[in-house]
Amino acid sequence: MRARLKVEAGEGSPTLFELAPGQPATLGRSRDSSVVLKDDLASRLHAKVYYEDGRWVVRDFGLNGTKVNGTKVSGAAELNDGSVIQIGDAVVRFHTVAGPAITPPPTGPRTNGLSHPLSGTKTGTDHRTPAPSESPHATKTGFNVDRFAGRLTDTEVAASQLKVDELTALCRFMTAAVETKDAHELIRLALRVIVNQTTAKVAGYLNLDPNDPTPRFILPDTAAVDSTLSRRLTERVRNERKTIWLFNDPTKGDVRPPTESLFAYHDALCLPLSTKGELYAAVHVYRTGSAFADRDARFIEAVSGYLGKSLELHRHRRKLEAENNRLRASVPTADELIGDSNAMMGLRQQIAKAAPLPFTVLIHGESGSGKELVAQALHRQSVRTAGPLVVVNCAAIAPTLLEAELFGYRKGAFSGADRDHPGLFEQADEGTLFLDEVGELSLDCQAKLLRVIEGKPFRPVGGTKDVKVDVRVVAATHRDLDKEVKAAKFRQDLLFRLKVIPLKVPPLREHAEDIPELAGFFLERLSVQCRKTFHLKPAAMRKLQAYTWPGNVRQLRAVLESTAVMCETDTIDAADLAITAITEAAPTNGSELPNSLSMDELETWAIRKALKQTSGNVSRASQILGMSRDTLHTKLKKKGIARDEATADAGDGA
Ligand SMILES: Nc1ncnc2c1ncn2[C@@H]1O[C@H](COP(=O)(O)OP(=O)(O)OP(=O)(O)O)[C@@H](O)[C@H]1O
Repeated sequence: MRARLKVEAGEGSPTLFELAPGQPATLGRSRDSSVVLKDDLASRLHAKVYYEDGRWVVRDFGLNGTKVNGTKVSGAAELNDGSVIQIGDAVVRFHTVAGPAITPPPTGPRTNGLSHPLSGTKTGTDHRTPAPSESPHATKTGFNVDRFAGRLTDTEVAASQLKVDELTALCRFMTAAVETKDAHELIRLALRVIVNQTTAKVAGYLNLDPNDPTPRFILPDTAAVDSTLSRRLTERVRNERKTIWLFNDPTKGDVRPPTESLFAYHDALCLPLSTKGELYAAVHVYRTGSAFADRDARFIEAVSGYLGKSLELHRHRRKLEAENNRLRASVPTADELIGDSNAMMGLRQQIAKAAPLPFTVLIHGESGSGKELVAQALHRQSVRTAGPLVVVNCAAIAPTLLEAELFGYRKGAFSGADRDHPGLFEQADEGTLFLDEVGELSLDCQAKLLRVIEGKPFRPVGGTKDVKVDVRVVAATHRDLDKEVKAAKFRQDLLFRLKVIPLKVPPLREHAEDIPELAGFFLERLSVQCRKTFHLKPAAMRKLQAYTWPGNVRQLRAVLESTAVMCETDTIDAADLAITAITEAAPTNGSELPNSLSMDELETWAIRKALKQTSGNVSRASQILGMSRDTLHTKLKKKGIARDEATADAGDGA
């Protein structure tokens, strides 16, 4: 049922206004009114004309009243063809118009998940499925076939689907939401997008979680939250846990009479935000002038939905960060050498002497004995402590790549070099470069390294200019480099340069008195990580101290870690310690080894033994040996040990 309003006297614009069910018209002084009346006796929102229960009605909201056909309206009055509405000096005539409505009202079951406000028994006329005679899609010969079949017509699809600019706005919001670190900023962003895209008058975010200190937000900033957002709508969302779409008539159903906060608006949407079934906020969006279109509602729902998910992620991230900080604060870090034995005290004194000096240091010690910790201590106690400490394991980088890694390369130096790459020396400028396993360097690389250590510039691979850096080199090895020099595998001049200050890190078996302190330290750390409190029984401690630890402190740590993981209780007994197998296989004291074995040969022996015991399983063997899988693989390659060969070879000799 179409109709129109015509301004016949007084100042009102537009002078002709088309009405359609589902699209109410407002009359008043506000510039947002459908018909703006320039009359001093007119209120901002003075009256509203709408279609309800098969008839057109005018409702009076004005301070100075509204007349219909000369009679003052009390509440609302029905309008018939030719009725005259009088507001102040303005005269507006109401006409019904034959034919279908210009804009179809929302009809049929909605698929967008939005509920309508009057979900009780009193369903609003605007939302019901129209009687066939009212259907805007009825044709002279019958009903539109698509509608009859329950499908949406093109017009309806066009009215409800998001269009390109809405989708673009949605995508922009999603992108910005991902980048926004601040939850409050995210909320403001969502409200801004909603207001801009749907020309809503007000958009607000109301926090409903008493445990969350997030304040309320409302756009535009000039509005006051408490006075503007409808408490009644919030309550309905809280109770019904679904979107409430007030859809153009605040006087219907259980919101009658209209709440003050909604008085000035033509339509309102209120959407719940919840996580795991718990409601934590409501988004309010109000509009003047006309009701929200289906598309607007969909858009608001999409933005609110994404806002809800993003806020959930923000909360989750904050929780993780807090947990991370807690763990960081409580986990003891092994950046200090632990142990008060004479051997460790002596080592600490040497570090303190060597650290402030500008000379190169060569640290010698078995694998896992703590050489990297010594290098860290040297850097920390040096004048370069504010500069970088760059660590490189020379054994872990393929010899062909080592030069490029150490000295860098320039774009185009080789295929795949698509940009300049600063080498580790450049990265360590004004700091310390720790070259672990320096004995593994190729002779070529040794020559280049010598030049840099002598203070000469070097040239990156494929470069045309030399680079000079200010780097202190600290090197480490488990090899006997004097022997390597004799075997022509290591340059003597480089060795002289490296061991200006030689430091020796003792193997764990030489400072076994530190085992209780070390074990206590590692168990304390494990207790925090596993949220248990681990203890060692005296028998377990005796077993740890009796063992020879070929993998040194690293192995001690690995054994305690795997024991803690496997242990059913938090009290560790001797039988729980996963060192039985190696204890049986390994020498229990030095005398069981042939006197002629060098450290390198001892290592080879231990690797073969571990592989044999684990039937060639590198992961388990590396655990027994207290070294990483990668390191064990590198060592196997270097020593030319095949896994199956070690398995087959039962011999204990090197
Ligand atoms: N004295 C110590 N106090 C505390 N932790 C130690 C000590 N010595 C070694 N560790 C720990 O043992 C592990 C191995 O130490 P590190 O990497 O320094 O040994 P490494 O001699 O450099 O071994 P590799 O030669 O195989 O690289 C690390 O987890 C380290 O924190």
